[in-house]
Amino acid sequence: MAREITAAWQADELGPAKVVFLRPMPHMAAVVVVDNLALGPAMGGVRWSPSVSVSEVARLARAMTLKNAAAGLPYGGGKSGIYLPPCPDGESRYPAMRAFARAIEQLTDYIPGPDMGTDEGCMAVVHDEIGRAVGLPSVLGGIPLDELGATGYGLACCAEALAADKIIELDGARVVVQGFGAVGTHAARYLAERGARIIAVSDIAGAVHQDAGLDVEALLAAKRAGKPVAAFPGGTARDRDEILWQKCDLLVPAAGPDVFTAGNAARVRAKVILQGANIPATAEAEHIFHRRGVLCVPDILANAGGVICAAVEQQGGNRAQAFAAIEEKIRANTAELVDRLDAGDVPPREAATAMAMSRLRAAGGYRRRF
Ligand SMILES: NC(=O)c1ccc[n+]([C@@H]2O[C@H](COP(=O)([O-])OP(=O)(O)OC[C@H]3O[C@@H](n4cnc5c(N)ncnc54)[C@H](O)[C@@H]3O)[C@@H](O)[C@H]2O)c1
Repeated sequence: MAREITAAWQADELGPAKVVFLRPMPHMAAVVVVDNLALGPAMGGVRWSPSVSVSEVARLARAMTLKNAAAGLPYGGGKSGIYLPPCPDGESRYPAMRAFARAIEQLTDYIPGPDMGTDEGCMAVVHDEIGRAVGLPSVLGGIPLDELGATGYGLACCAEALAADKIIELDGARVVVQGFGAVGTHAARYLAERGARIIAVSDIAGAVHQDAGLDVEALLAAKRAGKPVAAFPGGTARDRDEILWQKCDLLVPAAGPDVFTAGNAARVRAKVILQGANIPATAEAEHIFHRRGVLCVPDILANAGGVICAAVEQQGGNRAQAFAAIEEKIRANTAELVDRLDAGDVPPREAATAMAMSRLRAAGGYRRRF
């Protein structure tokens, strides 16, 4: 890991403020990146994966700095990674999560939340240990953002704002969703509720396609019964990554990072990409999309629903307030992005980053340390 720090990324004017390596238990390594604290304590998820790297955590922490700023939240950006094999059974993760919580107890400027491989239950045990975590189960006063689909709802609000600006027609829009977890399932559900046709969906094991539109509720029921999407009888099974190159109006990557690269971005035949996942495309891929006229709404705007929900929870708000805040902030930010793109030939990432940076600089002006 140490070798990668010097090789893969460098500090810049924004951060990181801290990179902390932890060994919470024997055979368990973790890293926390507190990227920037100009707006407040760093809020960001805990990613549990055997393949997460320090540079990935650092890039995700930066994405959180920009995302929280773009959403107008009083939080800085951070992220953490736990290097362990996947642990599918919820409660069997809890001893490791408790050890992780104790290891970050003194890192009081980092507020953990759920991310890939962790969930509300994991955050409940972290909160039990150190009194600090967001994305808690409702029984503890939390707003269960994954269960309710806060991020998927935000993606649908983003699509609605694009439809209001006549960039897409949502009614009958052909939608492809990569990844059918907390983000992908709810994105599919909320988009289908708005008249879109979900024509293809994938999970780690495969994909399913149905040109007339998949029955999303039936697909969700099959998922709840433990079935992979490729086994869904209401469509045709496809190779997992084949659906990424499917012609469609909206493509929602909602799985891992760096799916789209310089090597494959030209194969995408979507009109619009909504980044449900964090950093699903490399910078080169995003430039290719821009050159080809594919509008790619960056993660820091499109998938902010989860952290907006977490922020409302942290401030004692309820579910209705969280969903109202998601709708208001994501629709306004999407409209501002479109205005900025109309005003000049800048790539969407640049425009979205400029929106976040203006808020970060304004906040930094009030802080002694920035
Ligand atoms: N949960 C949130 O609220 C939230 C908020 C913002 C961003 N994100 C980002 O969204 C992404 C997904 O998060 P999640 O919470 O839905 O995770 P999750 O673990 O609930 O679901 C991930 C899904 O992706 C599938 N998957 C994994 N690799 C795949 C591949 N190569 N091809 C197709 N499917 C694949 C898995 O089978 C699973 O269905 C991550 O990048 C995460 O950082 C999540």
